[in-house]
Amino acid sequence: MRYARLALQTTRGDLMATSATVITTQLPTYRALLQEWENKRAAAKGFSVPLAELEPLTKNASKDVIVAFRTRPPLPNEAAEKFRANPDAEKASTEPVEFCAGVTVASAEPGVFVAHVPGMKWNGPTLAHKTYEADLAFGPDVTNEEVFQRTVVVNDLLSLSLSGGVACILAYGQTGTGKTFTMESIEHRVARDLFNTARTVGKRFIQAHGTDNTTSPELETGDIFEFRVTFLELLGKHASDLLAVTDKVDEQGNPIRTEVAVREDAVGNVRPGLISTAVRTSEELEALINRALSHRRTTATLRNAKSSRSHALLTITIKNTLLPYAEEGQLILLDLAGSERYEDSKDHDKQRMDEARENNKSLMNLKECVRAKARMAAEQGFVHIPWRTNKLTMLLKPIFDIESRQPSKAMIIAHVSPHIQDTIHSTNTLSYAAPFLTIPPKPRESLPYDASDPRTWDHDQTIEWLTDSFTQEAKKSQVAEWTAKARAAELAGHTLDPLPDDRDAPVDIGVDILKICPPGSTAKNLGMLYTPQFVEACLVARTDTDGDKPTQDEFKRRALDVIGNLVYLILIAKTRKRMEIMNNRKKIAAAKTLLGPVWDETMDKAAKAARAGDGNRIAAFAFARDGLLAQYRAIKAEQEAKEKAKTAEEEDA
Ligand SMILES: Nc1ncnc2c1ncn2[C@@H]1O[C@H](COP(=O)(O)OP(=O)(O)OP(=O)(O)O)[C@@H](O)[C@H]1O
Repeated sequence: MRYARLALQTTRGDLMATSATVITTQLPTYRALLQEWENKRAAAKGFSVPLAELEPLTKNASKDVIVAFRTRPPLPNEAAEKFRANPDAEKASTEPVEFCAGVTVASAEPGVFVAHVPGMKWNGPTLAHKTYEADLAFGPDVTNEEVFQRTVVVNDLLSLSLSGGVACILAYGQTGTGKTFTMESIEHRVARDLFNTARTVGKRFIQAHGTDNTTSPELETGDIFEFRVTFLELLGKHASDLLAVTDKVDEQGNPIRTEVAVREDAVGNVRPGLISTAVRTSEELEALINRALSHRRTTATLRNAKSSRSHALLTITIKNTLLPYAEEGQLILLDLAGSERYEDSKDHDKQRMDEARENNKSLMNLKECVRAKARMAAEQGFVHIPWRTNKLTMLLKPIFDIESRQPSKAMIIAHVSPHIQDTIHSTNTLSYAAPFLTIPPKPRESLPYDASDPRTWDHDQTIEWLTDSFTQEAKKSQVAEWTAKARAAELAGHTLDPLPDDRDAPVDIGVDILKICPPGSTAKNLGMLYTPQFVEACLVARTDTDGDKPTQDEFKRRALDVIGNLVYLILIAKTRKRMEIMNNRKKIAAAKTLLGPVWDETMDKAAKAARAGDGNRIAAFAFARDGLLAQYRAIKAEQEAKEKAKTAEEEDA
């Protein structure tokens, strides 16, 4: 039976051959093939947790990159418009124009999208079915509210940015698939929730800090955060400020905006000179978003009458006024330009084609960076992230820079069209985002103790380091206090007795270290806390509950110094490890080339032996590798000695 034949493997050649014209004229056949596939399909399960029972931070808590797929319902008359856009098809068919699905999805977590790929073989149309997995799958009936709850709320992204972290949501997909629909809704929902969440977090923070809140009404209401907003548009290579007012327009009536430079400054920050507006309420943020969105440059393309050809980056920077030294949190909402194919942009003018080319370059680079970030979190190793290659990824430095000490999470929502005519785009989009899906890291065996690497310290070693650090801080305060008194005394014509130089004298550190680092906790766990969380833990662990000696501010400074030093040590250790890995990789590559098949044979043997026995696999591999590297060094030394002898002989001759 002709309809029963399904093409299991569809090559790119097949796809290209199956033009929109062919698909449209063969719709009844494709619909029948699809029906046949649906009849055989097992019933799909939906979300395991209903919307009303969702709680923050469940499954994806340990993931740095979360992938979601979304498709929208077909729009009224859209199928007919797609058909009409294709005059050949219109002539060739007498069928009424009806929608035919290009993707099938059961909304779930984790979820699966099946793309139906139409093809054409010598004996008729074929339909292949490609499966793509994501952390979250949203079908056409899922509302924007549910998307917000299952992405932003469940992953606690607002709290992350209120705690000094960086949360980033990116909408990716073909033009007209619903990116702006999703992002604008998220932007407005963020505007609605951010200030309430901030007040709740603020009140909790004040409670933990025991701040005297009678002095300031802001503190009473939990208003301890300052919010600033910027809105940048990246069109091709050109960045501009969506909040800057301009009355100049080009020939097509598009506003001409002053270009904003995107580059790293002397200290490594990427801070384009944008207008940064302070906002204090949902209404102010809402108004600002509306203003910027109305400025967003939009021009008609083949696909969507109001298509946006630019990336739009809304950044909300959040400062905790009670912790002026801590990093500022960031919430980045990025509506990416439509991922147009060359075929779709070639009817445009040169400027538009250049923009499309530039957009594609930036999207490819973004893919490399997100993939590397996802791999790094999953493998807990070192992976190079090429974020400096492109303006778009430079703007996302806080989430890609591995030397940044801010925790970060990226949520990518990939959008696909529901129509079979767009399947080629949909498979591009789904295969762009699917590799970001990683399995959360497995707990690893603990590393051997290294005094300079806090990640290797056990509980006792961490307690010892914390006690020592707080003691140093207390002594620093004593010296500072004495210096201030000595200066005052000098002004008054006295001389103060020198501070006794007793380095080992006990000092009251004013904090119960075991409360900061309870049994089971180690320096590695503390290093993963956000700075405000660590300070909060220290304040809870204060032994001087009146908080007058040292003062609250002085105590917070000490806590900040301690966590700063700990994170610095971790950063240095990571950098050292990275250099070691890079050097080792180079050495291993050279050894592999020199030893040829011996390398693989020896490593295979080690793997088999490790599988057969119950020894430590990593140690067995390391042992085999070190043996091979020793062989490599011996051969190299022998080669060098021979070379030297030969040169000496030649010189003698
Ligand atoms: N989930 C949805 N439910 C109903 N309508 C939707 C949905 N998603 C998108 N739409 C509608 O589809 C159309 C295209 O959506 P949108 O403009 O958001 O696409 P886009 O991907 O941002 O396109 P572009 O890249 O061209 O900006 C709009 O009319 C929008 O209202």
